[in-house]
Amino acid sequence: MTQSQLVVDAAGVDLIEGVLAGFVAPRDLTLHGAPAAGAVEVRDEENTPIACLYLASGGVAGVEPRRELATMHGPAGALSARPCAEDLRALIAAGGPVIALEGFPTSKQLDEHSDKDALWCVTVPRSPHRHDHSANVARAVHTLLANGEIAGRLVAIPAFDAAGPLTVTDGSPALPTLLHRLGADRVVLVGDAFTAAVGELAPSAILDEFSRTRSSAAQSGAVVLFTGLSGSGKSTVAKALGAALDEAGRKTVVIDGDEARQMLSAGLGFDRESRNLNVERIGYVAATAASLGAVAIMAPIAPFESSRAAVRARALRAGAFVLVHISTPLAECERRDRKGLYAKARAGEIPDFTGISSPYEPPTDADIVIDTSEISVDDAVAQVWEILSSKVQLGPYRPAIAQS
Ligand SMILES: Nc1ncnc2c1ncn2[C@@H]1O[C@H](COP(=O)(O)OS(=O)(=O)O)[C@@H](OP(=O)(O)O)[C@H]1O
Ligand SMILES: Nc1ncnc2c1ncn2[C@@H]1O[C@H](COP(=O)(O)OP(=O)(O)O)[C@@H](O)[C@H]1O
Repeated sequence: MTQSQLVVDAAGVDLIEGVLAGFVAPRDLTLHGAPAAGAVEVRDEENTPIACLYLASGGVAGVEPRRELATMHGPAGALSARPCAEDLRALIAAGGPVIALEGFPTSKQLDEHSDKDALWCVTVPRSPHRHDHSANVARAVHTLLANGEIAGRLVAIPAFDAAGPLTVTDGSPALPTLLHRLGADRVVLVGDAFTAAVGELAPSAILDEFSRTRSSAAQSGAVVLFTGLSGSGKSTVAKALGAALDEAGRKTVVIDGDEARQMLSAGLGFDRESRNLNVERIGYVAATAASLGAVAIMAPIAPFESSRAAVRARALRAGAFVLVHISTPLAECERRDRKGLYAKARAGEIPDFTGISSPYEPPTDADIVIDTSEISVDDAVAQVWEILSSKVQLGPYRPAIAQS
């Protein structure tokens, strides 16, 4: 039997934990780029073997642990799926009400469900920076329990939201699904109508956490991925957007395709595999910056759907994501030919040149499509700003001084 290896990030480790704990079925896993059958050894980022996955008929048939997995580090404190599942099974079997907190509860809901045997359950994501308020919900309910304002127990359950090579096929399972899998037949959903019920909020712990959520949303980061042919205008618009964001007081970084190739991706070529690696590397840096609250703008050609999807998945774990397709037609890019590369590519001096001798897969999932042969740089920036401001908090667009 062949045995290949796969390295997963911390969220991937959590997912393996989730399978071993019974929250996630092995068949619900998708292992990207894996062989159809055989065994795959899964390692963590420190290269320690953590589990072995057995594959059959293109799916995961079984998971065997290799060692005690690392403790999870959710914002609500150390949290590990297997001990959590053990506790939860026993608590559920004891028969108290099981309450799935899907958002901030109202006073009425708190009163209604307060019970000494109540289990207040909430999923806690690995990254505290993503757009998810559940860590704040957990903190608020924890405070109310600690102050004796409500009765019961708080159970924090990890959110299985890995986005790397190992994922849950249909996306992160919902909290009620996780609770059903551990034996809860009847789950009360609470907090899903939060916005409509703002007026009913009374406990100060809830209000404190709500305002904290609002201010952390203001600082949440984003990745903006510009994709398009060489000479389409990606760098020009990306840099102008960066300048406008700087002036609006936003922490911003612009990672241009050409620049990344000088250092981050030095030595890589332009075959499909190298381009994908290049784009994913830039995406990794951008997502890291976004996780710290910055708006990270990247502007590689990114001609292939697969690496754009990988960047999107990683970015969404850190904050918001915007895909901008700079669709300027090839004829116009070639007319501009700022660097004389199209002429060389036409003359056969540059192999694998995008649009000439290497394909560009136009995105079907772009948030916005901009043809710079039809609109000005300022208008292009204003359009991207509008989309971005629907995802992270920004003021109104004002062209940067350098641009006006
Ligand atoms: N074969 C080939 N195809 C396309 N582009 C080429 C090639 N060789 C060199 N260049 C120059 O490299 C820049 C594109 O690099 P990227 O890192 O953005 O490309 S990719 O995303 O990895 O496909 C691109 O820069 P931009 O013009 O800024 O897009 C070109 O200047
Ligand atoms: N509306 C526009 N938006 C962006 N670039 C434009 C526009 N009109 C003309 N250009 C020119 O097109 C060229 C685009 O180059 P660049 O931004 O480096 O493209 P890319 O990064 O996609 O290779 C620049 O010389 C820029 O001045």
